[in-house]
Amino acid sequence: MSSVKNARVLIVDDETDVLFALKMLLKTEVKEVVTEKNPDLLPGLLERQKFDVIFLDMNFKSALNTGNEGLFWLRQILEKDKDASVILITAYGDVELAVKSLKEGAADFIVKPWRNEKLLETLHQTLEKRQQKTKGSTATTSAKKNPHTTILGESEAIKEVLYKIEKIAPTEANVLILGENGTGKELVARALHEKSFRAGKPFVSVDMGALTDSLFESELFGYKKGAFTDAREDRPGRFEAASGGTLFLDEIGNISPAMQAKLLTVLQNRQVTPLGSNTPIPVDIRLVSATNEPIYELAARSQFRKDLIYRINTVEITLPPLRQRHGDVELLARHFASIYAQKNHKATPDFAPETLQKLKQHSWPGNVRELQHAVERAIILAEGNVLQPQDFSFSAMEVASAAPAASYVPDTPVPLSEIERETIIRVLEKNKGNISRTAKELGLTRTALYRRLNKHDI
Ligand SMILES: Nc1ncnc2c1ncn2[C@@H]1O[C@H](COP(=O)(O)OP(=O)(O)OP(=O)(O)O)[C@@H](O)[C@H]1O
Repeated sequence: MSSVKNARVLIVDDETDVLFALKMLLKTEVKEVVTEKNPDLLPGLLERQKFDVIFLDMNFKSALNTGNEGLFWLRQILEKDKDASVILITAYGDVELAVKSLKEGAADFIVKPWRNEKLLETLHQTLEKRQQKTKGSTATTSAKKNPHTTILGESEAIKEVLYKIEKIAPTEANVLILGENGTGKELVARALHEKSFRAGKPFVSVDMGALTDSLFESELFGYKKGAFTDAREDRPGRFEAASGGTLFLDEIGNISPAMQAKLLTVLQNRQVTPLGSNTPIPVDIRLVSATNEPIYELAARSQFRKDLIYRINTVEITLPPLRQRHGDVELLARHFASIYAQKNHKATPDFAPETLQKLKQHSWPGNVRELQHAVERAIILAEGNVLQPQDFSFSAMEVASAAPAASYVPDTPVPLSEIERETIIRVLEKNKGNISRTAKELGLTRTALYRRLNKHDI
């Protein structure tokens, strides 16, 4: 493929063996391969050279093995070039993190140890997508971005959700989607867009939980060249990027009072003013928001503005946790089994009756996303073509966060350090691995939290 032959590839990994192996593999495939062992040198490197694809390690040994340093560098790269195509190299078991990275804008990921064939296929697909993008097909309808957008479920709760989507989608109503992590809120947001009159226009998703107060305005409202030191060119904000389409504000319950006030003003005035500009731009978006926070409780405690809730919740859709719809577990498990079997070049497996029993009994604190990853793991590891109960082992983190939060007092005292460990795991899981938010919630500094992560080997 000509786009591959002309491609310039950068590989950033602190393992010399990985750099060497990848360079050997790719140097006959692409035009240029540059390798870099030290991620600190990335910004300078990206200033000097443009790359078509960047392979980025998620687990630099020099820092803590939480994967956050990989996410950190991914964000840095995308901040410099929002269209950069980054393929992440993750260790087996880090699939959760890889999926998070995809949400943050990574193009794809490969799992170590990789098969060369699979790696080349990923490279080809990424370059192909990149080429299509630069050819001008910029409408990011979810069907193009994610082929797995069908909302599955036969439970009454899901039927009710589907009914609401059909009714609400063709209107201009602002929709607030409520539900725990992994219950399908983003999927519902995309479905609302696809079934709306705005379907041919962009669907722009913003993770509000990841925005700091200082980034909020530049990210959402955009900026003019020279508005601040790093503003080297005009950049439209997400409101403008979503013009004519749908703006999805995910994790809206996590924003500070200052951000709430700014967002409310924009929604009231229906215009945004980019930083460094005096000219407001009219806003033409359909707003869909989502949160896993108990937003009404936050409002009752004056931590979330009621007037902002009224702006964003013309209609509400609540997604029930998977543990309240065990009837959907088998359907979803079979669906994911078929997808991941195909992805891994295997025949679609069956489920032993005891396996289905085990899956139905699990409490799924991570909801559908946890089930999806559990099935993916099982498919990769399973020996035969019938998935057995032992192919599904739930990690300590899943089990810890599944434990009831009630004040249960055990007969034999639990060591304090064990309680500390479990609390950290639970809060980390709740905040989806976000160190800053976890530290804040636990009343620790980031450094103190990192020390404890190390101490408890989390
Ligand atoms: N009913 C469903 N049918 C098929 N797939 C589903 C369903 N619900 C969720 N999924 C899948 O589960 C994964 C998690 O869903 P999604 O990202 O929409 O959840 P979320 O509630 O937005 O999570 P978070 O709060 O963590 O952002 C996605 O891969 C999604 O496609």
